Amino acid sequence: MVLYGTSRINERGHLEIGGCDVVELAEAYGTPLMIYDEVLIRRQCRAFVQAFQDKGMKAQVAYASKAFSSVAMCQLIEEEGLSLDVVSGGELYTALKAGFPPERIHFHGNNKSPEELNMALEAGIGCFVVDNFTELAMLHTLAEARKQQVKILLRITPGVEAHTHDYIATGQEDSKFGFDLNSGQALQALKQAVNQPYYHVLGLHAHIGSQIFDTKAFQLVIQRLAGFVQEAGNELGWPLSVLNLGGGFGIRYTREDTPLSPQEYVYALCDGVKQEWQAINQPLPEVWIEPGRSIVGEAGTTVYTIGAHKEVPGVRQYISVDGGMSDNLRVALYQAKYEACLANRMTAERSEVYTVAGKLCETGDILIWDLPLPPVKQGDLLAVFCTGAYGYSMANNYNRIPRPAVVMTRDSEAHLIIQRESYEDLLRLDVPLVSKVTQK
Ligand SMILES: Cc1ncc(COP(=O)(O)O)c(C=O)c1O
Ligand SMILES: N[C@@H](CCCC[NH3+])C(=O)O
Repeated sequence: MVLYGTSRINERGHLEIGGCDVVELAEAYGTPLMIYDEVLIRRQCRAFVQAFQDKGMKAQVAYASKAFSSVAMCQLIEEEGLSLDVVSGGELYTALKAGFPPERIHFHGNNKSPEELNMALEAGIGCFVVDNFTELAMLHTLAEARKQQVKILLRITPGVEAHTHDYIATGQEDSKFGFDLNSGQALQALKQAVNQPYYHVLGLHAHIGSQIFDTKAFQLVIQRLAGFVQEAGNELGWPLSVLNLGGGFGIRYTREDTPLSPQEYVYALCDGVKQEWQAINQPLPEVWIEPGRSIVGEAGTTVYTIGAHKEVPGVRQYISVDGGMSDNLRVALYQAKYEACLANRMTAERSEVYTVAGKLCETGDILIWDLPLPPVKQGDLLAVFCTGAYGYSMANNYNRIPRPAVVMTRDSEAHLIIQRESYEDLLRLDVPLVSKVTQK
């Protein structure tokens, strides 16, 4: 079994994260419970920043808050000195309420509304990543009405296919994101943008997908963008000061996954940019990245209480837990794979094989197929590792299941950072029926 960050097995044979006994956390906060290892999150932030420093490269590391956004998380990112990438008014609002410095916020998204753009203009955010021609025209009109200069990056679709699940690949030509490079859209957008008086075009952005294990696709993107910069430079005499290469760095969900370290990803990006920019004889741009999953993914663990057991004779044994696709949609959506253990009996021999089902009313609500575990009893605690990215952030209330509580642990202390949703919370927005049926 892979133990991440500060996790260990303590003297009682229990899983411990950040010095806190997970069994005690489950008693104190209930289950399902999400536990974040604060030390591991900070370690990842620092590793990315340090790697750019090692290479002497001007850089910005922006945490992609879509992976997990909350007030406390934004505050931690601010303390670590990173920038923040948001993709909606809601993520922006969370960051602003957390006191995150607006000038370090980058705004993404393929369909930002006028209200969202105005909110970001009003806040004075650092940069907009403009995704399409509709936004290019609309943002400028809004900026002009406010007589406000805005910094932008253009999101480019480089035509590079990342080796990952189809639903999380974004760099291919047929994508809803960005200005396509091959068809000439990107050049057309750039020409338009540099001629708009309220735009300051900082540079280009490309994000090819998520959970990527090697650097080949990134190298190809850098090459394509260098070619574009040369072409655009010749035509427009346009200096590029920022090259944002997105996020997408992989993590180890299971033993089969073999991601690189933050350092290895960053070194490869820096070397690639240096080499390609030398070849086109242009001054080096700042390199920006936007990791999400690789900052929070391995730091998150979800703890469930095991309930029902069912055997399909000769086929499999199901055990059901008190959450499921309401707190982790990734298995149903991407056939994602996870590893797990019994947090209250870490050293017991794993002599059985179970399929872990959620409690939602869907056949596809399975969290893990064929998981070796010790013989389980009702009330045992199942800890699923590596749920820190796109778990809580994609949580939902299907079957009116309240979303879990979230704690962060460090130095043997746990801090609640998101309260468990209550049934009252579920009804907060409901409005009773105004009946038109007359009583007989
Ligand atoms: C534009 C953009 N930047 C950054 C990210 C973060 O990706 P990851 O969490 O894989 O690092 C994403 C998500 O894939 C994205 O779409
Ligand atoms: N939510 C996805 C990744 C999408 C990233 C956003 N572009 C996941 O869980 O893997």
